[in-house]
Amino acid sequence: MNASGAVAAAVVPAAGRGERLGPGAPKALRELGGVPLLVHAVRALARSRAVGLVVVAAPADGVAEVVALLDSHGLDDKDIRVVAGGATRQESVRLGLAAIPDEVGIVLVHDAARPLVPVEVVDAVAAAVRAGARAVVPAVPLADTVKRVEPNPGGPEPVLDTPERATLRAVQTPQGFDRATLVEVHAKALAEESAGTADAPPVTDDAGLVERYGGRVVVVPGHEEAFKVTRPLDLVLAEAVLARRRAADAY
Ligand SMILES: Nc1ccn([C@@H]2O[C@H](COP(=O)(O)OP(=O)(O)OP(=O)(O)O)[C@@H](O)[C@H]2O)c(=O)n1
Ligand SMILES: C[C@](O)(CO)[C@H](O)COP(=O)(O)O
Repeated sequence: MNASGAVAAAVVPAAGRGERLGPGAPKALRELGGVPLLVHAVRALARSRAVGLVVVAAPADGVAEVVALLDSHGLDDKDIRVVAGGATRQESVRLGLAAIPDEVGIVLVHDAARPLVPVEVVDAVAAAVRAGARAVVPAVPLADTVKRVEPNPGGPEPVLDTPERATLRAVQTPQGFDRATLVEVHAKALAEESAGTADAPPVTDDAGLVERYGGRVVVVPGHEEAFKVTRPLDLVLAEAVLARRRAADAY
C-alpha cells in the first residue's frame, strides 16, 4: 500500500488498431465526446482510491504522442507511465506488467476500449483481490440466447448445441489479479509460445491464462456501461451514455 492508501496498479492495453471499428487512428486515440477513449479509461481507473499507478501500453510508434495526450488532459498529476505495447493484447499486457514496481501486490488489467467503466466496478474488483481471490473478472449475464455452431463463413452454419444461458457471463475489464499469479501465467505463456509448445488457441483475456494453467477465477458483478467499444455502433451507444452522464453533471 502506498502513502495514498492505494493497493493496486493498473495496466491499460491500448496498442490495438481497432480494425473492427473501421479506418482511422488507433482505437485508443479515437474520440468519445471530444476526448480520446484512452483518456476516459485512465480517468475511470484514476477515480478509484484503490489504484495508485496506471501503466499504459501504447502503440509502439505512439509512446511520445500518448504521453503528451495524457498530460494535455490534466492527467500529469497522477502516477501514470507509458510503455510501448506489443503485437497482441497479451504481449501489450506483459510489457505493461514489466513496468510495475516489485512492491505492488495487486494488478488490474483494463482495456482502453472500455472507456465508461464505473468506478464502482474498479473498486469491487480490487476489493475482491484484496480479500484473497487470485483472479477476479467483472461480468454481466447475457441478454441473447447463445448457440455453438460449426463455422461456415458465408453459408448456413449447423447448430451444435445451445449452452444453458443461466450459466453464461459476458466478461468485462478491469480484471484483477494477485500480481505473482499474473506474472507467472504470462511467463508460462511466453515460454510455451517461444518454444512452439503452446497446444491451445490464444486466449482473449488475462483470466483465460489463469484458467489455462489451472488457477481459479471468480466473477463479480460487472456493469452494462463497462461495454467494449469494438464496432461503430458501440461508439454511438458510448456517445449516448456519455451525453446522459454529462447532462446529469456526473462528468
Ligand atoms: N496488440 C494489441 C491489441 C489490442 N490491445 C488492446 O486490447 C484492448 C482490447 O482489444 P480490442 O478491443 O480487441 O482492440 P483491438 O485489437 O484494437 O480491436 P480490433 O480487433 O478490432 O483491431 C484494447 O484496449 C486494445 O488497444 C493492445 O494493447 N495491443
Ligand atoms: C479482455 C476482454 O475485453 C474481455 O471481454 C476481451 O476478451 C478482449 O477481446 P478482444 O478479442 O480483444 O475484443
